[in-house]
Amino acid sequence: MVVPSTTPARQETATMLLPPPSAGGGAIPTVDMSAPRGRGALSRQVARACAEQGFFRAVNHGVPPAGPPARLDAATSAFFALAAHDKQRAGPPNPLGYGCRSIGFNGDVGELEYLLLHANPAAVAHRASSIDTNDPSRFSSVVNEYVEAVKQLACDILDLLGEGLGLEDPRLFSKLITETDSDSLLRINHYPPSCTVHKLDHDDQCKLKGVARTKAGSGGNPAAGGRIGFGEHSDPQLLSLLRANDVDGLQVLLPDINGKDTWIQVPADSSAYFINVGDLLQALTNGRLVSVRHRVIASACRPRLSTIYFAAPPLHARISALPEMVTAGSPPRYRSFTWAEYKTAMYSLRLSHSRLDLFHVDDDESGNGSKGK
Ligand SMILES: C=C1C[C@]23C[C@@]1(O)CC[C@H]2[C@@]12CC[C@H](O)[C@@](C)(C(=O)O1)[C@H]2[C@@H]3C(=O)O
Ligand SMILES: O=C(O)CCC(=O)C(=O)O
Ligand SMILES: [Fe+2]
Repeated sequence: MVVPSTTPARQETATMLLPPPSAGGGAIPTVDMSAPRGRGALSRQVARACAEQGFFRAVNHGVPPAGPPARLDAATSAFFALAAHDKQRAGPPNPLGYGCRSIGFNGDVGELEYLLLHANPAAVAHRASSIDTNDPSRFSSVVNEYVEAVKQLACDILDLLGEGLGLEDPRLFSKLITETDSDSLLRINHYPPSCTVHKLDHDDQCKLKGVARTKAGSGGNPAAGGRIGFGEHSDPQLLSLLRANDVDGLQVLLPDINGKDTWIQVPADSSAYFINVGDLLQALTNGRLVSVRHRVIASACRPRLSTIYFAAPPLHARISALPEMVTAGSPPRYRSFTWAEYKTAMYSLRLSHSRLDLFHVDDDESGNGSKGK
């Protein structure tokens, strides 16, 4: 069984720069998915990382970089290279589609443009006609083959988690995302290089004026002064699988040895998948697994291209703590809700809101007032 997660009162400190992965990776666990020490050890390692950090780097994951990932990168890079008015055909995001700078419906902005797609093939085909007007079926097949590959990896990880947590049905998590009406999403984020922001302004590619900068006292690193590419948040779904090019920017909020929350810079590794626990897994495991807060700070002189698969259940799926996760000493933390109910709440909230708190059994009436709103 994995180490139970505790959530001590946390304070933030400045961003900590970690050595590159080859030098050990610091606080970020690396999991070799080829299971060199056997499946039992692998499942315990995955469960431990998801309980302690809610985040890990998966290597030897079985998705060949030159295959579906390379083909998707080529297709999405070609889209982002189009003129602004051509890209706008696939927008505005409702919430799906092409978006530029604006994130969600409640005033969040970041220094990026993106494509947000429903992962189901029919939805991809529908969207493809406004994304690749020359060859929409080619775009659809590139997206679909990527989704199939990454969904398989998501299922492998969820099954390992089920085993590592000692669930009665270890496949329970993966079954949620293989339902035909699963609500999983694919997001492709394109962060323009910091040093060409003025050129972008001039070209009116995507209005990047009044850029948000990280500030001292708000969890940022005053020394770095980077611009916010994608603001602090947790992912609402079950599990997110992120792959990016070799440009840094992703940071995760993890407690240091004194329990103080610290922004950890995640060194880029284009051959790896970065896996993070979402709010739904935290709720299903009654807080045993933690939904990690993360953000992207834009400071590089090269564009960052990231692709994230958000593994989600069907809208009607009911989320409540699994019986194995509830004990006399660990009573249910969250009230039961459907994914549809959770989505309605999340779309009414700002990006940084700790929305799971709204479903906390003690917090039903009060909401979370203090964070992000
Ligand atoms: C501000 C928002 C954007 C978001 C929906 C929300 O109201 C709050 C959660 C946000 C988030 C974060 C993770 C994913 O990127 C995302 C697609 C998701 O499911 O939740 C985004 C939403 C979005 O961009 O539509
Ligand atoms: O683009 C990235 O690297 C991360 C973005 C992210 O966290 C998200 O889209 O939810
Ligand atoms: Fe995210």
